[in-house]
Amino acid sequence: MVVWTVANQKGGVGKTTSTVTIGGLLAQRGHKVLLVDTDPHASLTYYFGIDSEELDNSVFDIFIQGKELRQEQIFQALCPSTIDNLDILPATMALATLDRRLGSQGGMGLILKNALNLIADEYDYVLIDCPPVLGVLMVNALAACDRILMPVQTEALALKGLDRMIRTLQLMKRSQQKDYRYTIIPTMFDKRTKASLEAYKELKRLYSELVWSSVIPVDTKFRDASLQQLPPSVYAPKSRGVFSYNTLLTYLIQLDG
Ligand SMILES: Nc1ncnc2c1ncn2[C@@H]1O[C@H](COP(=O)(O)OP(=O)(O)OP(=O)(O)O)[C@@H](O)[C@H]1O
Repeated sequence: MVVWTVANQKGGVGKTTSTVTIGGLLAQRGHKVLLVDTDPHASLTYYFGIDSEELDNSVFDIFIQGKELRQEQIFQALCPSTIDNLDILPATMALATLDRRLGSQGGMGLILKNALNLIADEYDYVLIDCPPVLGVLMVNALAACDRILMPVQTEALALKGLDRMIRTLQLMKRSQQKDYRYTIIPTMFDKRTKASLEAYKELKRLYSELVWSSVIPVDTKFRDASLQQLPPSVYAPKSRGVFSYNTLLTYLIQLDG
């Protein structure tokens, strides 16, 4: 099982879109895929038409169970999506209270990693959609993954958010003793604008080979797909945005298997 966490401390950069699109593509390639929503805003959960306020079990219960967690409790929280091979571990707003509840307890950073280990035989790939805030949830999502996928909107302000995220990883590397591997994904690239071109050049200058060598273009089909509650790869398989994510996915599989 390969685990990828999609993270950036800036909001609106394409985290949920990347999670859903890559997840959809993997499922369509025949892999068993789990998408985990760790954002209290539950955007990924709502993306698939799951009403997070109606849920009896969710990621929240997994964190509350902590060390006592059993495999069947995870199965109870899983929701199938409308797509074959694609399941969702949904979020609820209660996740926003976790920092207060768990913040000071030892070992709380490995709850999600341990939970995924319990279901490692069930899935080929797990993608974790992270909140844009550094807290218990992000620490867990980072600890659980083999690679961090960092979508960055190709505009000047977004690069500042990336800088914050990378400094966070450097701090965590020391406290968690984990060498995080990450790939920066330039998103919402608009080749007609100077802002996009400049931002891409700056990304390459600052982070060189850590930046994926291509870009995800601006594509209105992503918004349309979310309105239809379908992964873009299902809603608009021939769109240029999906084409780019497919190329990215092939590259990531080469890196991590
Ligand atoms: N390549 C793209 N082209 C056009 N629109 C896009 C693209 N990627 C994402 N979007 C749109 O931008 C908006 C923000 O994207 P998304 O929700 O994926 O960001 P996010 O980083 O998950 O945000 P948050 O931190 O608030 O959860 C959405 O409306 C989405 O449809």
